[in-house]
Amino acid sequence: MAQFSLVSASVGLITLQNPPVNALSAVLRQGIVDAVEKALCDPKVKSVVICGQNGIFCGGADIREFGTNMRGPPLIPMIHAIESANKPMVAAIEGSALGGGLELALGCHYRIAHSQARLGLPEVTLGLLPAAGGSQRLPRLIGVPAALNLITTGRHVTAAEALQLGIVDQVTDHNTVDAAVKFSQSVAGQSLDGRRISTYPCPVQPNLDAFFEEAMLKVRQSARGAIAPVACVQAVRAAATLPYAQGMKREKELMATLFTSGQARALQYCFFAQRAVGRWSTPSGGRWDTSKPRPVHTAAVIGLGTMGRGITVALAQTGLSVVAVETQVKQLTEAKQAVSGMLERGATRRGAAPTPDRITYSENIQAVAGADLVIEAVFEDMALKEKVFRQLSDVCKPGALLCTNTSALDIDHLASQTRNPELVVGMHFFAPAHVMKLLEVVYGPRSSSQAVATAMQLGKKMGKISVAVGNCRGFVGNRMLKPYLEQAFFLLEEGATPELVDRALEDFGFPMGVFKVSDLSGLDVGWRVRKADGMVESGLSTGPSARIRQGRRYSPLGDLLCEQGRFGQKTGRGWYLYDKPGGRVSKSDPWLHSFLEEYRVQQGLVARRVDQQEVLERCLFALINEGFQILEEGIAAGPEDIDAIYVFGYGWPRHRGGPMFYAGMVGLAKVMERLDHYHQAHPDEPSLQPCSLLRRLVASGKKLHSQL
Ligand SMILES: CCCCCC/C=C/CC(=O)SCCNC(=O)CCNC(=O)[C@H](O)C(C)(C)COP(=O)(O)OP(=O)(O)OC[C@H]1O[C@@H](n2cnc3c(N)ncnc32)[C@H](O)[C@@H]1OP(=O)(O)O
Repeated sequence: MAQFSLVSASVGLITLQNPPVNALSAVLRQGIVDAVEKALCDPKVKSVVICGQNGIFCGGADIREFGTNMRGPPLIPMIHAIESANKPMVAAIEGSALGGGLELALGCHYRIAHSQARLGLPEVTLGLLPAAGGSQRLPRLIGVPAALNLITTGRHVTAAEALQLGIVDQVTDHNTVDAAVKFSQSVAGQSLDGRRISTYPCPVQPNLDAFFEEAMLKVRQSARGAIAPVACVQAVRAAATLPYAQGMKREKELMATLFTSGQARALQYCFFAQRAVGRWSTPSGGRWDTSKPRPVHTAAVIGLGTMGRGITVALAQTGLSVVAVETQVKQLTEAKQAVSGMLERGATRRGAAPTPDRITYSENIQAVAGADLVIEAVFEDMALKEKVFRQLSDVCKPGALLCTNTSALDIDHLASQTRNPELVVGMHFFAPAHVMKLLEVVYGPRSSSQAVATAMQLGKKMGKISVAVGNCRGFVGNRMLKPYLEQAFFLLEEGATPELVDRALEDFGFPMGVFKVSDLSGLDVGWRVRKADGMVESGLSTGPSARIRQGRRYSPLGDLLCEQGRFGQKTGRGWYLYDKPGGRVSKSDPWLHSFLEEYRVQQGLVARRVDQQEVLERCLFALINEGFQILEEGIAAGPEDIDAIYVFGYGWPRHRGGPMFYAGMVGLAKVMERLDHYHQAHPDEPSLQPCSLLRRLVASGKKLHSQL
């Protein structure tokens, strides 16, 4: 797994061979130890180059080995042996040098990188810290602030940035191994005393205590309960304050607390779940590995409101030709400006040249005639969408894929408006569409597997995490949101405040509680949907029957706020108060608290004390229960699909692995017991009744996730 060869008569070349990413498995580590020993013992070898096969240096430790009984030589002594070598060791970095891969390179005396290479210590994203000396060597090499930034964020840097920071010694556009071999020959025989990073003093950081206090405060705020970023700060502080050997001891202690933590398991699960969703399958037998996507050269977007503009930007950034259609002239003019602005800002952020303008704008739907794929993003109104799909069916060329960005409506019904229902799928983007990572690709009973494959591939090209899901009201994400929101409303009726509910959810790790999100996205959005569903009665009637609609408990609180013109941030008032319409900083609103009190009196409800635990159990377990129902119906192919949707689209804290993984961590029996408990207290709330899949799993003692 690590091949040793002699090149250019005096250079020992060690090639890491563990496809696909040369992860440092036990076998590879043994191979490296053996190859290094061979190189050091061979008198012909004057210098050594370490590289990886297939254009990638090393993707780090083998994550699949974590949680198993790890065998083979440990990384730390292996890297130490490389650093202590008395022959120059040069890392030739192509593709990626990540985690343990970069730590291995930091053990080398020199690092040469290809200009397209990426380097980083992403351990924090897996709930760990760089514990093979990375947290101690990197600050010594590039200074405390830069190392702290890389280690606490896990971000990957380009070769150019790595050169600027001093992580690599040289960047080449040519053959990296050839460059490294030549370089190693040029330094053969020179003293290595100044090249062993572990012997460097850590660059002095002025106002050390204040610097780390501030850093810790920032990290704790953004970590939202994740423990690894905090441990990363502590490890870098050890590098800045302790001799290397003691720093290594501290690194080891900190890693020990992380390595077996539930958060690390959850984050590593997310890593694999993100990749697993690409291997989609549908109940009708469509599969990722047997369905060939159609080529897409030109894509079209219909409707240039907020979503349509974001989708246009996301498509344009992939390099496709885009036809953007908006029938209202004023909206079209505004959209052109907004899209150019977003493209420019995106390019500046990426440090790239602006995407060449390959967008054609039109007021006429006929302009999409040549498109290979069309994404409809008009107002969320079935009659309007039906009309657009009928038009598209007439206008588009044969074989063109027709997609809808609806967030809840029936894909199959839209397909029935067209001549080729097999070419219709949902592409449900999340706002802002050019930023948010998640894409739900929704297949109806008649969607062809080729149509699903095409939408999935386009999503991947746009850099999205695309999840294939079945057709039902709200698909996966929004369908699960409904019982979550419903419980939050019921809790207000029973005595909670928006502040209490939001604090519980934010302490759990969500970036925003449910009421703040509702204010941000606009209370009128849900109001419109509830009106269309016949749930809304204007004004407030009293008595228990006023709060029963369609046979189940219903809270009209959101409707009552909308009737008062309180739509959230856009009107400056919603569940919270804002300093002006469009304001973003929420304040408690005394009016809202009086309103809730009056409402309870009118309805004969007696407020009781609601605690954070009840908020979490009622809101999250109801959402999870819907997830089990979705699995049972085959709307999602597996728990990874649901978890990826929630982590990448709904702010579910990644260190808790997604709702289904979290249910497994809590214990399915406990989730069921609590749901049963709440359902007994609230028999008119069907979302609290454990679904049959959950009951069966608990009865059989089976788990949903093999990792648990
Ligand atoms: C108690 C002390 C113990 C000390 C332990 C020492 C700890 C060291 C810390 C580490 O090194 S942790 C690992 C850090 N590395 C990473 O986080 C990198 C993870 N990988 C990536 O970011 C990407 O895979 C890549 C390397 C940039 C390549 O991206 P690409 O898009 O080309 O391919 P993928 O689809 O992502 O991956 C292909 C395939 O490979 C699997 N894989 C990737 N990296 C690893 C890995 N480090 N270990 C195991 N498997 C890995 C990935 O899962 C894909 O396979 P799948 O079957 O499709 O899931």
